[in-house]
Parts: sequence; structure tokens; C-alpha cells
Amino acid sequence: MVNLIGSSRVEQNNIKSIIGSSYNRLYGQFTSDELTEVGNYKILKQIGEGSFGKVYLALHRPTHRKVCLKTSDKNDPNIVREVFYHRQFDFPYITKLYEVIVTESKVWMALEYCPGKELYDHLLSLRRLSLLECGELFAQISGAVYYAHSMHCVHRDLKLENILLDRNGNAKLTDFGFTRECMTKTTLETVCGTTVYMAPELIERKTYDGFKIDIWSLGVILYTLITGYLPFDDDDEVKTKWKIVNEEPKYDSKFIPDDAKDLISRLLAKNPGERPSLPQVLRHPFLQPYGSVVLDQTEKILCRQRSGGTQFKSKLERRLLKRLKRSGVDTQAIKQSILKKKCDSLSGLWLLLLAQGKKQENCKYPKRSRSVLSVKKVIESATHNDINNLTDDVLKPSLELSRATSLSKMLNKGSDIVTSMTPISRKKSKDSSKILHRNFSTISSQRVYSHSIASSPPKSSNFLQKVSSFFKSKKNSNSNSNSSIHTGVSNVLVPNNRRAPPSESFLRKNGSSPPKSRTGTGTASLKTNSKESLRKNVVSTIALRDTNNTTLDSNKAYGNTVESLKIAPDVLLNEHIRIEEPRLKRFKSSVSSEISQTSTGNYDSESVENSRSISFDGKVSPPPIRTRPLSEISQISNDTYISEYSTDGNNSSFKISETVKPSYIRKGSETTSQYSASSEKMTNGYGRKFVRRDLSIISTASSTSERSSRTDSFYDITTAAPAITIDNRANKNNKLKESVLPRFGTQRPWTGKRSYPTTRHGKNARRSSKRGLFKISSSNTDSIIQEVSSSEEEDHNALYSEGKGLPAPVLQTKGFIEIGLNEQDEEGDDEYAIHTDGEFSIKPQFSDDVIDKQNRLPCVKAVATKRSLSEGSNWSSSYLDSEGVRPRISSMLEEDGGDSAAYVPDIIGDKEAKRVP
Ligand SMILES: Nc1ncnc2c1ncn2[C@@H]1O[C@H](COP(=O)(O)OP(=O)(O)OP(=O)(O)O)[C@@H](O)[C@H]1O
Repeated sequence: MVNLIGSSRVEQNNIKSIIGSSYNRLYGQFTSDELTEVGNYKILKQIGEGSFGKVYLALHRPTHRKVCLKTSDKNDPNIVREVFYHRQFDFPYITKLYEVIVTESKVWMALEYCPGKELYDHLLSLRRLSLLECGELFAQISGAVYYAHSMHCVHRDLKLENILLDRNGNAKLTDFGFTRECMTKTTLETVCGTTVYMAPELIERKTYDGFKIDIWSLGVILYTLITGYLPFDDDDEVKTKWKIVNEEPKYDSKFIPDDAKDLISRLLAKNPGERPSLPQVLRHPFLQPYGSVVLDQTEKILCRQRSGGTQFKSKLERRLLKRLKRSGVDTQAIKQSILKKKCDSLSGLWLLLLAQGKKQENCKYPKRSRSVLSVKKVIESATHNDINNLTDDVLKPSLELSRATSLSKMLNKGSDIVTSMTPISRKKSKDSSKILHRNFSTISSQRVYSHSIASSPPKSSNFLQKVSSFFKSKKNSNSNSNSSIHTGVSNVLVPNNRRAPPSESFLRKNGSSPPKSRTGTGTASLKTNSKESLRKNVVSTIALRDTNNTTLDSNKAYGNTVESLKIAPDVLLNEHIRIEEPRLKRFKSSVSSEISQTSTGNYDSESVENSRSISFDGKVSPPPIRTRPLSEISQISNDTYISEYSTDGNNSSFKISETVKPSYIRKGSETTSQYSASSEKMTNGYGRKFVRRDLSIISTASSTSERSSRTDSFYDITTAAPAITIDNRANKNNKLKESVLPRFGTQRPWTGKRSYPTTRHGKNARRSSKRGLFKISSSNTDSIIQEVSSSEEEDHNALYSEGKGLPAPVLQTKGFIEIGLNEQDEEGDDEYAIHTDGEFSIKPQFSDDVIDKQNRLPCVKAVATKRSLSEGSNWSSSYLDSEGVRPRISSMLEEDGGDSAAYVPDIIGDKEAKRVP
């Protein structure tokens, strides 16, 4: 505190006001509704909103790395699934999950931040992508799916919205809310995904191969990327489904080259068995050379990860470990955290430090930044000129003029284009997995350029002028002036065709002729950078794609790869022309409506509609208001995979489809044992299905995933989640089930004795406790109650065999607990915490009074009282007879209305009660 003594009055007042404001600030922080920090993360701003929570941009304080913080309500039924699978993935084209923070009501996922936003937005802003970009992105997406499949996981909700773009423009697969494990040749039944991306077998509600439905969705993605619209879409959801099942998509040869058509038609084969495997996809000519590179990269990563023991072995990791150790950090704890995929703060720290280290390592490669600098130099050198003069110079009634104007206009209107752009740069790395990135470095540098232009609007006119004058000078030395001028402009501003549509549309608006040639600085820089043959291939491809007339002549030299790209220039040209055509105008509005406005209805309600329109006659009711496609999950698991659970157990809009197969319902009813959903849902005659749904939620405990997760540390941090907390007291007749309970009790420590009263009885009780009053005795209990050593057990038995008290009454109930009561504990009021799932306490008491009153319970000597610590509930009691056996007294006690008579079958099951010798 500040010393106020000896200061002047003014000083004292000043100091007081400082203290006051500081206090108020702190108070404000405490009382503010606005969340500014979560764990080690400082929330910067909201960047999105999902179905179950908001998405924030945040800063990891220790490393100053930007992350994406995705919140989810704990009652989001997919959140556990999402985290469970997502944390397993470590792949360049899958968003990295750094850390999971569980708070009272929310789960926070710290994810790799992807500033490029969704591929959906990117496509929407560009209408359609160039074939080059399609190949590149699609190879990355396919690689990510191949990786997930190789980890025996199916995504089941592949769509443009679930693919993000990182700062280098690379695709990152995300949103694993519908993911599940899937072995080969297993079939699934849960209908989930987004209608327009759903495979026919899903629409038809057949059992399906999870891998094959992902392949289908990839087909939809590729088609949409190339054409700008979905292959199967209609205002009417029913029609859409009908198309998916019965129609072939339209292949417009102006947009879709033959090899792309070949790939798409294979991916969208109605018969799942005819769809290709992912290695086949990645080897397809249309995706070359990207596909092969990604395939190699993926297989290398998989091989490395499967061989195990690869973590903490790289130079960077070892260096980092050393540094942390020197700083006094417990590196062993970090290692454990990573190896067990705990997703805790240590994992977060390590993974973000690693990411930082990798970034720094990549910075050691100066080539790309040099090229950026050189481009900047061009700008800077030109800034010395008078802007007005330059503008006059540039704005001549010539082709150059129109181009310059187009550029300036593009730059002016480019703010939204740029925000959806995939910005900055691709990094280089020693890692072979980064070869691809290096291959694409030219694209990146160009992207950097366009990004920098757009992100600094005041400089854009300068930039425009510099570029114009730069290429003007180039023009003089080039015999083919038209082409060279255009080339320069195109290469700089519309580098990899990702930004092509804006400039093209502008050119069209201004009546300019389409580009004739795209050779020039961009191509030159590609050539200088090419060292590996593969890279040369990519570079050549890019050059060829960027070339117009000359491309066709040169194609032969590049074999299949280039052959597949022949159509690209035509497509580009056609785009210029067609954009003015009515169809494209219509298409423009229909792109946004087709992609962004698809029915949000849940699957089952759609099916009801479907069944009503069985005789589809083309007469369609007015199109519903549509939004972008939403993911759906509408059906619960099959019998084999009871780990499946529904997302929307509480979804009031849920309706049962009339097309649901009766067998489905029957299946659900067979294993129904619990029902907790709202009863009104039962009234529609399909109650069994709902029962099934709820059962599935609970029955996750016995699923494959459950089994795999039991030893998994993630559940350390999820025990508070309501969706997975089971209150067994809710149903008196419900006995603890091994399959349910141990799941979340496993990692809890032995809570031990809570308090030690100073009374004699207290001491005795304590001693009794020490001697193993509460111990486990069967193999079933190991996940509920921590083992007490065998010596303690022996002590315990010895104590009773001395005949001092009751003859060692010990109950064994389903192996959960044993209770021993000593006569000396007759008035014992100790409270013993027993480690069970519900954190029950046992309070041994003797209560002969009660027994006498009952008079129908001979030999009853003891009352074991208990309560749940976690719930803070009242004591409840059970009776023990002198043999230590619990008589069937529950009903009598309840009749008696005694307050100590509550029967708690969860703890002491009468049927299983038996004396332990
Ligand atoms: N890693 C990320 N980096 C940057 N932005 C992200 C990231 N993850 C999500 N976002 C943004 O947040 C928004 C919502 O995220 P997301 O779609 O994953 O939420 P969701 O709950 O899964 O939504 P839904 O269930 O509707 O698909 C997205 O539009 C996306 O732009």
C-alpha cells in the first residue's frame, strides 16, 4: 500500500484517487459480464458463431500466438465427440486443437486460428475457383480426409463450411462434431450431415459405409469448387433428395474439363462400392501434381505417427525441451500431457511454443520474403513520383488505361474481396511435408502482394500507378506489347486466379479484351525458384494455366498433367464472356442462393415432407426461405455401435419421419432401458425411437469409443459435463451399472476421510476407517473405489475376529463397496467419504430404537447412513442385520416414514448383499 503519512494533502488526495480508480477497475473486472480472459487466453474479438456457442479470436498470453477459441455449451451433445476425435489429429490440413478448457457451463476449445475463413465464403466471393486452385485445395482436403480415414475416423459432415483457409491459403479441415470411429467393413446407420452433401444411401436411410459417404461429399465439394454451384440442389428439399438419389449432375464442359469430370463422376457414383479410395483420388490425373505430393506427405506423416515415439525427437522439440527445462519447467509433465493428449494448459503451451518455433524456423528461408520486398521496392521507388502526374500518365485512353482503371476499381471495391482472401504467405520448410508449400510459394508471394495492396487502401492508387509504369517500361522491351502488358498486370494482381473474377468482371464491364498471355515476372520468378522436379512440374503447370494461346502449343511437353489443364484458359476466357450472359447473371444470384440458402429443416421433418410427396410430379409448394446448409443428425445408433448418439435429444422441432423403417424403431426399442426425454415426444407414437435416442446417450459408456476412452485423460476435465453425469439416485430401482459408472470415476482420487472428530468414537471410527472399513473386494470396483492395501484388509478382518464388536459385517454389493461396522462405533458419527461415482459418504450408526420400533426386523443392529457429497443431500440410511446382511426392508422403512429410512439401492443392493467371510 502507498504510504500516505508525510505527504501533503494534495498528494494524499491524488494517491487516494489512484487507489480508488484502481480499485474500481478491479471491481469492474469482477462484475463485468464481458469475458476478457479464459485460462491463458485473452479474448480479442468475436469472429464467428456456431450452433452451440461463439467463436473468438484470442491471444495465448505466454506465447503471444493467436488462436481461435471456440465455445460450446456443455449440453451440446457433440462436444465430447468433437474434442475426443479432434485431439487425435496432427496433420497440416486439419486445424490443430491445442487446448480444451472446461468451465461451469461451457467447453472452450483453443484451435489453430485460420484467418482465411471458410472455403464457402471464399468461393462465394469468387463465384468459382480456377482449376489450379481447385486442384490444390481439393488435394489438401482429400489428404486431410485420407489422414482421418487412416486413423479409422469418418468425418460425416464434409462441406465447404467445414473447410477453413489458413493464412497461407491452405485448406484446413475442421468441425469434427459428427466424427466417429469406423473400422473397415463396418456399416453405420446414423443419418447425419448436410442434405446437399449427403450420399444417396444416407438419403435412402440405408446402412452405409462411413468412408464412402465422405468420398461422396468430396465429390460434391469438388464439383462446387469448379462450377460454383452444387451438383444436387433445388429450392425444394424433396427435389434435392430426389436428385441425389436419381439424377446425375450436369457436367458443363465449359467449366469442367474431361479429367475433372471423370474424377467427379467417380466420386459421385451412386453405388458406394464404385467410389474410389482416397489414394486413388489423390493419384487422379486431374489433381496432379498436387495430389501425388499430398499423398506422399500424408503417408509419410501416418507412417511416422504410427511408428510412435516420434514426439520430442525433432531438433526443434529437443531444443524447446532443453530451454524449458533450463527455465525450471517440468518437462516430464509436458511430455505426459502431450502423449496422453490431455489438451490441458501444458499441452496448449507446448503446442503453441512448437508452432512459434516452426514459424521462426520457416523465417530462416529468406527467398520468399525477398520477392515480397522486391515487389514492395517497385512500389516504393514509384512513390517518389507525384501521384497526380502518375495518374495522368496512367489514365490514358488506351488498353493500359482500361487495365489501370480496372485495377484501381478492383482495389477500391476489393475490401470485401480481400477480407475473404487467403492472405499472407506460404512458408518454406525443411520438412518434406512442406514441399507442397514450397511448390506453391509463387502463388503465395502473389497473394501477399494482393493482400498487401488491399489491406492498405490509401496506398493502392500508388501501387496501381507503380505497377502500370513498371509494366509500361517492360512493354517497350517486349515485342508482343499487348500480351506483355496484360501479363504484367495479371500476374501481379490476379496472381493465381484466386482473385481472377473481380478483375475479370471489371474488364468485362469496361469492355476490355480478355488476357492473351500471362507470361512475365510471375513466371520468371517461378522459374528461378524451381529446384525439385516436382516443383518444376507445379511451376510449369501454373505457368501453363496462366498462359492463354501459347498454352495449347506447349501442353504436349507436359504430359497428362498439363493435358488436364488444357481447358483452363478456355474456361477463363469463357468466364469473361459469359459473365454478361443472362444465364450467368441468374447464376450469380443462384450461386448465393444455392449455396447459402438451403433448407435448415431437420432431416426427419424433411422426410415427412418427402413421404407426402412420394409421387413427385414437379408441382412444388412455394420454396421455403432457405439459409445455408446446416448439418444434421437425425437418427440414433444401430445396435452394433451404441456409441452413436443423437445431437438433438432436446430439439423440440424434431419429428419422426414417416419413412423411418419400422425395423429401425424396433431396433431402438429392443435395448431401451431408460427414458428421460420430454414425455410429449412420446405421444406421437414413435416414442420408442426417442427412448432409443436417450438410451444411446447413456449407453455411450459401453461403446467402442467409451472403452478406448476409459484410460483417457480427457475425461479428467470433462467430469463436470451434465451430458455425461449420471445421477443414479434419480431412479430408486436403478442399480449401478458397471458400464455406466466407472467412466467418470476412474481418475478421481481417493477422497479419504473428511473429518476427524475428537471423540472416542471418532477415533475408533477413524481407526476402523484406516483398517479398511471401506475397501474394494472385486475386480469390478477398481474404477469406483481406489484399492485399499491387502494388509489393511487383513487388519480389518482381524479386528472383527477378536469378537469385540459385531462379527465383522461386511457388505459386498456388486463389488462396489464393503461396509464394516464395529460395535464401538455404535454412536459413531464419523463421516467417511467413499470414492464412488457420486462421491457418497457413509456414516455408520447404530440405532436399536428404530429396530425395536420396527419389530419386524429381528437382528437388525446397524444403520448405514449415507449421502452424496457432491449433491449435499440429506443423510439416508440402510439397515444391516447382525450378520452384516442387509435385509429387505426398504418398503417397510418407507411405510414407517422414518427419516432415516430412505433406501439407497445405488450403494447397497439387497440382492447382491452377502457377507464377506
Ligand atoms: N479455427 C478457426 N479459425 C478461424 N475461424 C474459425 C475457426 N473455427 C471456426 N471459425 C469461425 O467460426 C464460425 C463458426 O465455427 P463453426 O462452424 O466451427 O461452429 P459450429 O458450432 O461447428 O457451427 P455449426 O455447427 O453451425 O457448423 C465459422 O464461420 C468460422 O468462420
